[in-house]
Amino acid sequence: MTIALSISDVHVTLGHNHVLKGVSLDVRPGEFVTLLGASGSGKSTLLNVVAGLQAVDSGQLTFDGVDVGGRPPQKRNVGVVFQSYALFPHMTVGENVAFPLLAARRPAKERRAVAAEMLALVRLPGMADRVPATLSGGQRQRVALARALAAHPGILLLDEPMAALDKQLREQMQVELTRIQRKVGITTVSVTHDQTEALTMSDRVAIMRDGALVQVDSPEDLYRHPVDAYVAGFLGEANLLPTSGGRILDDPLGEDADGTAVLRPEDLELVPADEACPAWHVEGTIQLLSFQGTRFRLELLTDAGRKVVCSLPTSVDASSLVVGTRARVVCRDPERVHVIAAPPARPVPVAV
Ligand SMILES: Nc1ncnc2c1ncn2[C@@H]1O[C@H](COP(=O)(O)OP(=O)(O)OP(=O)(O)O)[C@@H](O)[C@H]1O
Repeated sequence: MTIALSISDVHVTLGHNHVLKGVSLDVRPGEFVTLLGASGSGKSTLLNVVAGLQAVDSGQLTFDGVDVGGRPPQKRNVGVVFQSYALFPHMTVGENVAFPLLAARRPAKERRAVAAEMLALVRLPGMADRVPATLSGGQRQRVALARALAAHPGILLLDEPMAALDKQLREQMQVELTRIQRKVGITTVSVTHDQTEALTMSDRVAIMRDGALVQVDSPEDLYRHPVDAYVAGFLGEANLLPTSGGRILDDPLGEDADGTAVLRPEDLELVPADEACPAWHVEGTIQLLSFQGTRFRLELLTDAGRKVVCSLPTSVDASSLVVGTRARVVCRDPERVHVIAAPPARPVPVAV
């Protein structure tokens, strides 16, 4: 299998912090991989290592099989887009886009042609003579992307490129960026805090925690088969319940538990109290029922003090779902129940 980017056992220490602890990741040509993790997990540091902006203590980095560890950023053939856009205010949009070619001493005619081509790609044709101050945030972000792509880099790096945009614009830009990335077919590594962004745009998502990669998988595999409770809770909402011998064991200490069932709220449905107990069921007292337009959100508190969240269709008869009364929910499709081998944490007492 060809590998466009290979990161192998990279360690980075900053001050007294061991920020990257042996990170390894292979990215295929044309693949879009997103680094997703909590603040401080090391995402930007890893991106900076690839860009050549951060030296490593040890480890190896190759682009298309060639070791680039010793190369400065300008010799790595990467395009980078930062959250802050970092456009040059005194230059026109066209000059900004063509800047990598100016730095490479390409002739003016070629620079103008590439700027026009890239601005057409990001759907800003005819904007070459404007200055950045006259553009909206979303337009500036497109210019930054056009500039990153102008020198036809081998790898595109995106560091929270949409964090400064409002929600609606961010969603538009996610679609737009995916379109451009697919069209250009460029290998891309992106960093984000935003789960939806990671799930929508990526071929694979790499979950980072405390300087290490916990799981790297397709968005669907991460959602359906998280390796541990951290990943399960990080991507979307998950009910984590102790299991014993293939059923839920709602015991406060979980001492006899042999694993954790990950049950997604949308996979649970109500089950009548008189129905024989299906395997993956759980019972509790209703804490909340809220109408959310297309779904009801139902929250139960189990006898052991665990919160269970269910997302129910609005076709359910909600009249019986009264706060303080009992309800039973089940996941009828065993394929939808993912069991992690380790038992969950003990429940934190919830004020009722
Ligand atoms: N110059 C430095 N000296 C010491 N520690 C540093 C330095 N720069 C970063 N760190 C630490 O390295 C860790 C990783 O930082 P990094 O910016 O890579 O995380 P991140 O996952 O990108 O976070 P965020 O999402 O907040 O940008 C953090 O704990 C940070 O405090």
